[in-house]
Amino acid sequence: MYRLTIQTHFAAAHNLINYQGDCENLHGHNWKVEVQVRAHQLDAAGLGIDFKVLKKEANRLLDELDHKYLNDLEPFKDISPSSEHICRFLFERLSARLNSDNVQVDEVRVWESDNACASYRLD
Ligand SMILES: Nc1nc2c(c(=O)[nH]1)N=C([C@H](O)[C@H](O)COP(=O)(O)OP(=O)(O)OP(=O)(O)O)CN2
Ligand SMILES: [Zn+2]
Repeated sequence: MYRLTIQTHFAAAHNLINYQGDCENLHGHNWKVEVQVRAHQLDAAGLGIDFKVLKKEANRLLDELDHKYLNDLEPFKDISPSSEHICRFLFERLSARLNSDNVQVDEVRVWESDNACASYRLD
């Protein structure tokens, strides 16, 4: 089994809901996103899946969030746009796009700052 990871990023505004503290107020982050996949077999070029494909699919999805107010977007209409909910949303959407017999999305990590990260995976 091979594990491959790409990093990308997006910038957006949000405010946590049902939260008491300064994060209930409008503010923004430059989120770093890590997408990790498992690959069972390698192709003739020795790749589980091309990093370019992973980055392209991740960035296509992140374009929906980039420079947006997350609370206004459909996935976060009824749930707080916390890093936990963001990484679960990304995991589910990327799994639908990328999963195949050979490749499965393993984990998505979302870094809200240099020292705070949430991740989501199926156990
Ligand atoms: N488990 C989570 N905790 C918090 C989340 C989250 O998504 N999951 N989000 C926030 C807020 O978004 C907030 O913007 C982050 O606050 P904080 O960690 O305090 O960020 P700072 O940059 O202010 O960190 P300092 O190290 O204190 O400067 C809060 N919690
Ligand atoms: Zn925040």
